[in-house]
Amino acid sequence: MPTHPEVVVHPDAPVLAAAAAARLLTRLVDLQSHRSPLHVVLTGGTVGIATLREIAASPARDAVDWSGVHLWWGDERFLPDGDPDRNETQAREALLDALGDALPAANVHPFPALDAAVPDGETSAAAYAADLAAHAPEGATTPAFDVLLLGMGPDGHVASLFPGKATLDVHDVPVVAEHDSPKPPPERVSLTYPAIGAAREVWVVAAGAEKAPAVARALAGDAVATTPAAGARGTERTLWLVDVAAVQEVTPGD
Ligand SMILES: O=C1O[C@H](COP(=O)(O)O)[C@@H](O)[C@H](O)[C@H]1O
Repeated sequence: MPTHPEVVVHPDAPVLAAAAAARLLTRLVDLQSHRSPLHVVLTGGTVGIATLREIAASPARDAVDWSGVHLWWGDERFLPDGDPDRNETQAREALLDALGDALPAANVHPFPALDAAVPDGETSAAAYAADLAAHAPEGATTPAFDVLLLGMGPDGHVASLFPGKATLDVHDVPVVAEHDSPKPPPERVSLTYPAIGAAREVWVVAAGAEKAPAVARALAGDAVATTPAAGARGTERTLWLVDVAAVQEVTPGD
C-alpha cells in the first residue's frame, strides 16, 4: 500500500545533506538490530552525493555493519566504467572508497557500464534486473529495499524517469533503459515505478528554489506524466527531506 508523503524541512542544502546522512545511519543501525541483510538504494544528484559525503565524514558510520548492507542505485547514466558522470563513480568517491574493506565488493551493485559486452541500455537493464531478482524474496523481482533514496530534478524527474517519457508506463519489469533523457547524458538506465514502489521507505531529497515548483506539484499529487516524483511512494514510509527554498511554493495542507 503506497504511503502518504511526510515532509521534513531543513534550513538549507548543507544542513539537509548532514541531517539525511545522520538519519540514514541511525535507520541502518536500528534496522540491523533485527534484520539482515539490509538493502539500500543510492541516488545521484547534488543532495544525494552530498549526503554520501556526510556519511563518509561521520564517525557514526562505524556503527553500521556494512558487511550486512547491500547498495544499489536508482538510476545510472549509461557511460563507461569510471566516467565521472556516472552516479556510481561519484558515490565511490563520496563514500564507498572511504568504507574500504568494511563494505564487501559483493555488496555493491552498480548498473553494468557501457562496454563491448554491454553495448546498450537494454543489456545493462536486463543484467541489473537479474541481479535484483537474485536478491529478491521468492515471488518478487526486487528486494524490499529498506531505504530507497531519490534526488529530484527541477522538472520533477526521479531516478531516470522523466516527464512525458514512455518509461513512466513500464510496469512489467523492474529496470528500463532511457535513450533520450532531456538531462545529459541521453543514455540512462533506471528502476521503474514497481521497483521503487517495492521499497519499504522512499526518501526524496531535494533542495533549492529551482526545485520548488516540482516539489509543490509532487506534494499536491500531480500526475506522474508531468511530475514523476509524485509517484514515488514507499510501502511503509514516504519521506520528503527538503530545504526551505524547495518548499516555498507548497500549499499548506498538501
Ligand atoms: O541526473 C540525475 O538527476 C537527479 C537529480 O539531480 P540534482 O542534481 O538535480 O539533485 C538524480 O536524482 C538522478 O539520480 C540523476 O541521475
